[in-house]
Amino acid sequence: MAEIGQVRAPSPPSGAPAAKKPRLAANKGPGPARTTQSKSQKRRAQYNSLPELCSPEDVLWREIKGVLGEDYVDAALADGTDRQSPFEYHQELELQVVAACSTGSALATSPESSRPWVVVVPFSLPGETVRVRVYRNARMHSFADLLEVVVPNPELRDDSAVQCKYFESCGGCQYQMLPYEKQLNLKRDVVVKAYKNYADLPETAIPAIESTMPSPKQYNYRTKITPHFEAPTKAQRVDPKNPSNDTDRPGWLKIGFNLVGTHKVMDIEDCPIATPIIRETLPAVRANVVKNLYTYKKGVSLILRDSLPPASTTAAAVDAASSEPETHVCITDHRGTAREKIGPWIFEYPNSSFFQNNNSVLPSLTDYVQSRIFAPLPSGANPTPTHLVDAYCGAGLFAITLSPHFATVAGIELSAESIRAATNNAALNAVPEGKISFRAGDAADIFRTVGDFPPRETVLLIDPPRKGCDEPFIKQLLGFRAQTVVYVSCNVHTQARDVGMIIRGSGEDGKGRYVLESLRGFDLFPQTAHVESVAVLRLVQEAE
Ligand SMILES: C[S@@+](CC[C@H](N)C(=O)[O-])C[C@H]1O[C@@H](n2cnc3c(N)ncnc32)[C@H](O)[C@@H]1O
Repeated sequence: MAEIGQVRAPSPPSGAPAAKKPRLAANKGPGPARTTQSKSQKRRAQYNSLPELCSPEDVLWREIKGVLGEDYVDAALADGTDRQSPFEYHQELELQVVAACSTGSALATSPESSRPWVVVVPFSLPGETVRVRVYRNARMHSFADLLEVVVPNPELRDDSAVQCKYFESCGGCQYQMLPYEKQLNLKRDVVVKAYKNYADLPETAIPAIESTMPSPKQYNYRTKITPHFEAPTKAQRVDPKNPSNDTDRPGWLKIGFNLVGTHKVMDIEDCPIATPIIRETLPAVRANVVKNLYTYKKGVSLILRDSLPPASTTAAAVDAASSEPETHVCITDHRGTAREKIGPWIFEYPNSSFFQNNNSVLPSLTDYVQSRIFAPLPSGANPTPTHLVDAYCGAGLFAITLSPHFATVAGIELSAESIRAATNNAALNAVPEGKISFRAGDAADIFRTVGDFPPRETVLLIDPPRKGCDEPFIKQLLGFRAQTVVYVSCNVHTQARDVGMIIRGSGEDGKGRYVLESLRGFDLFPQTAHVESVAVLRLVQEAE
């Protein structure tokens, strides 16, 4: 068995001359540098190494291997032809789209190519013929801009569904041309592929993956956007055409999101996936940037957050949140406080700290987690859970919404200001005193403080950032042995990796092993390729 945190090296190339294998470094992730390298040596090492495990490049790479075939790719890696693109920079091609990729782009191949090679194309769908222009060549694949959908796939594409004038330029959305049901199906496939590529578990250990939970709102749902802009350069500051009192937006100023496939900002005046109050407020925020443009010394990331109106007291907050119809405001001050209602619950949190960005789907998410925790088990042998540990708890979303179902709840979170918000939210929602406790710290520290929780009656809920859990956390999780582990994740690839480690790491000491009981994607970001994933693991005692 691989040790926790150990990454398996790629399988050896079949039929490859052994002498050429060391050309590639295994994708073990960032480790301590063994020797001092010059910049160019580092660049070369980076060029030759495989992408870091679970990085977006690695997700793409594994799906490219899926299209080309593992043996073919391994042979090319071994004989050094993996960088020999059959295509020139700026070459125009007509291609067949063969697969959707978890990154949101599509994978295409050319029937006329001199050798099998993948071209990564945005905004196109499996079964389509597309005309593209190559802009970069990489290992066994090229990147291209979409010029035209020559033959659309009528079973998937509906261009009349597109609601944003920036679609196909802005890097924010990938799937507006795809009817919603089909978006949900694609996201289910992302979960399937993630567990196939990263869990390192036998097929029998992966349960049937449920259909993706839809978002009630498919546009106007995003409760936070962060458009950004670059500060004027020296030359722009002295440009007589842009005097500092200019109230018109200079042509060079772009306030918005990144152009697809680049780090360049494109100007965005409206964002139809954002909530109505954010869309209404955006023009004023943009005008304010123009007015104060020459005071900015650095680029700025703005924030627009949908919120219930501020309230001066707890009672006023509860009253305001229960008033119908709700009025909303947009909080643009990074140091402000945002408030929102999720079902009957009210949450307040600092504007610049983490909170989920699609309020409409959160009741389905928390209800689902509750229903899975308390689902009757086939054996009926397990006691009903009484204790909840919410690791990576943020402002207390899961700890508080699930608190009525537990006797004792403990939450931990790195951000001290989120913990202050979580403590305040427990009071705001009248969680009985003494039932819930929050502490600021690294998630792994929680196991030191819940030593008196009975593991067989404890649920451990984890919702880490995109990079997933670290080795010390997983080691302690395995030592603690909560009866149920609910793993909520915004990155299904690191989730699959961690779930694989948990399952393989359990069962070695005869104290029971974890089984993956259920797996379901949630659509927190309609129109985009993003999928949130909820995995439920249950500890099965060997005697059962
Ligand atoms: C995806 S958010 C989830 C928050 C919360 N569960 C929610 O749904 O609102 C991940 C949270 O983990 C916190 N975090 C990041 N690294 C951490 C660590 N090593 N230990 C504890 N919390 C951490 C972040 O500050 C962030 O609030």
